[in-house]
Order: sequence, then structure tokens, then C-alpha cells
Amino acid sequence: MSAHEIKKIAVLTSGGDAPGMNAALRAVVLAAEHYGLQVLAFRHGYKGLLENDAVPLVAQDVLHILQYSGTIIKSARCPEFKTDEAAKKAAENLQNNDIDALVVIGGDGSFRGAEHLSHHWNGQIIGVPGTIDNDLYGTDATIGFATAVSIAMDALDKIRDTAEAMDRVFIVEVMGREAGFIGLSSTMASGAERMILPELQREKPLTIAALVKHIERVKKVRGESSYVMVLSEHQWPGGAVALAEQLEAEYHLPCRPCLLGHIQRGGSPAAADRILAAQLGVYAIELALQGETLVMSGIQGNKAVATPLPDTWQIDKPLDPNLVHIQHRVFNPVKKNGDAELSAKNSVTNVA
Ligand SMILES: Nc1ncnc2c1ncn2[C@@H]1O[C@H](COP(=O)(O)OP(=O)(O)O)[C@@H](O)[C@H]1O
Ligand SMILES: O=P(O)(O)OC[C@H]1O[C@](O)(COP(=O)(O)O)[C@@H](O)[C@@H]1O
Repeated sequence: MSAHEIKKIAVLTSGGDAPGMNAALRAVVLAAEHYGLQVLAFRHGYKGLLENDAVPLVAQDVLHILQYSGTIIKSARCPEFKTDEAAKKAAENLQNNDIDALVVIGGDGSFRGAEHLSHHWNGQIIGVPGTIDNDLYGTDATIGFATAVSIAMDALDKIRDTAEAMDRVFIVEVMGREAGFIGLSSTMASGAERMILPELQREKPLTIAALVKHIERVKKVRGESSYVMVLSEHQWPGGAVALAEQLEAEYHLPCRPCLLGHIQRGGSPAAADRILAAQLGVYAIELALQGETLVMSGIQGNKAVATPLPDTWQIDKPLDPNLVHIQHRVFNPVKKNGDAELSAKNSVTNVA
């Protein structure tokens, strides 16, 4: 389809909100207006698409929203969208509203939903990656990730003050139930001594005995000092609270848990997320104008790249093995034979 054949686009934000979603929405609306397209926003993600809960948006509506997290058109998780009846209803609403292309701002679930919809609607669908988890193949970063890492880093810096003053072990639980990008990046940014991440746990689960041994060895090398651990959610039975209780009760290690939770999705989006949102939102509209469909607008090596939507969740996006190597070997106070080798290891497994 060429540029002049598209007249009206729809947009929605879906799944967990991510800092920078508003900035992405603004970019989509400004780009659409720039290219002479009308915009209809469905509120509350796929729920609004089912209920035809829609509002037209013009540039004036999105002025000065990029500095706020959340999403002015609301987001939701909508389990019923997985049915064929729901997708048919959504297709009907898109048709009745004369929509040529739909822009979905969300994570992998939202993109699966978009693909599901495509079996019942023949308009164009473009994805914009909005999730703090950064777990989508085809883009170096997702919108919201930089902010979440920065919030976790700030919290870890503050925790370090108390941990160091009182020679305590702290466990800081971060988001990312299936992907350790927030955990790895916030560990690197804060100098935490240990990270417990989904990818590492899947490969070689950490035992409490190995963890205690590491804590004791670090204290032996450094003398009385703090030990801060980053734990991705759902990676320990009972989470940070249960692990802290276990360390204190069974091993007499004074230990405190801290759960960051949804704090990681709020506040002011980092500059990196606002800029990424601008690039990806505008590129999404350009892709629609080029006639593309079922692709995600992403950035790879500073270049805008379109990736087929199914690839974004079907192809694994691994943690950077070099960052894992740096944390596990170079920065580990407990040295082992062979740690001084020059090459970064490709494996991303827990160290004892
Ligand atoms: N397999 C699927 N088929 C249809 N819709 C889906 C599918 N998976 C997710 N969705 C829709 O996308 C929404 C957002 O997905 P979710 O996984 O909650 O968040 P995210 O998009 O951030 O990963 C779901 O609530 C549901 O409406
Ligand atoms: O806000 P909810 O519904 O409790 O979901 C929490 C989950 O949402 C996230 O913040 C983002 O995940 P999604 O991108 O899949 O929505 C996860 O890190 C976290 O596990």
C-alpha cells in the first residue's frame, strides 16, 4: 500500500504500562498528523478495542505528556482477547471505525494479541516495544527499560548506605519474572555482589549453601562489609522476604529484603526512554505508510529496524554474556583458578 492509501490509524497501549509509553503515543500522534493521517485511540488496550471505547487524538491532546509515566489512554491485561470471538469483535470495531492500520504499544503478549487479531482483520498492524522487561528480540532496548534500571540503581545505591554502615546482607527484588535484563543492568550499575536472574537459574539453580559460601568468602576477602544481592522476582520460593528469613534463621546472617515492585514503572521517564519512544513511534507510522504489516518498530545499533512480530517473542534475546562474565569473574571478589583469562565467556550460568 502506498502512502496516500492510508487515511486513518488506531493506537492502543497494552499489557503492563512502561515509562515512555506516553512519549511513544505522542510520537505516533505527531507523526500521523505530520503525514496527514487521522488517529483514533482505543482506551484500556484490547479491552477498549472489544468495547469500542475510543477517542480521536490530535497533536493538542498529546502536548506535554512525554514527561509522565503511565499512559493517558490507559492500559490493561485482557485475557478474553485470546478467543476468536474477541478477535472477530475487535476486527468489526476496527472496520466500523474505518481504520487502515493499528499501532500496538506493548510487550510480547500484546504482540501475540496483534498476531491473533491479524487472522480476523486484514488491516496493517505495527508493534512498538513498550515494556520495562526488555525481553523482545529485534530491538536493542524496549521503551521503559532504561527508566526501570535507573530506578533500581537509585534504590540499590540507597540500600548500600545502610548495608555498608551495618555490615548487612540486603536482597533487593527487581521486576522481570522471565527475563533478567533489569536484574543484570541494575547489578552492573550499582556494583551489587550477587545477581539471581531467571536465565541463570534456568541454567544452574543457585543453592542456599552456595550463596552462603559466597557471602562468607566475600566477607573474608573484604573484612566486615556489606553484601548486596539483586534478585529477579519469582526466582526464589517466597521471594526476597523468604530468602532473607532463611539466611537469618538458618545461617545467622543479618539480612534485610527490599521489594521495589511497581516503583520501577513510575516517575519521570529517563531521557533514553523518551528519545527511544520518539524514534520508534515515528518509525511505526513510517512503516505503516510503506505498507508494512505485522512488524515491530525497533532500534538495532542506532538504526531503525523492522522485525516480523512473531520473531520478537519466538527468537530468544539472550543476556549479554560479556556483562555476565564481568560480574561473575572480573568483579567477583572471590577469585578462582582461570579467572584471569582474557576472553569473555559465552555461558551465562551462576557462579558458586
Ligand atoms: N496468545 C495471545 N492471544 C491473544 N491475545 C493475547 C495473547 N497473549 C497476550 N494477549 C493479549 O495481550 C495482552 C497483554 O499481554 P501481557 O502478556 O499481559 O503484557 P505484555 O504485552 O506487556 O507482554 C493480554 O492481556 C491479552 O489481552
Ligand atoms: O503489573 P502487573 O500486572 O502486576 O505485572 C507485573 C509484571 O509486569 C512487568 O512489569 C512488565 O511485564 P509485561 O511487559 O509482560 O507486562 C513485569 O516485570 C512484571 O512481572
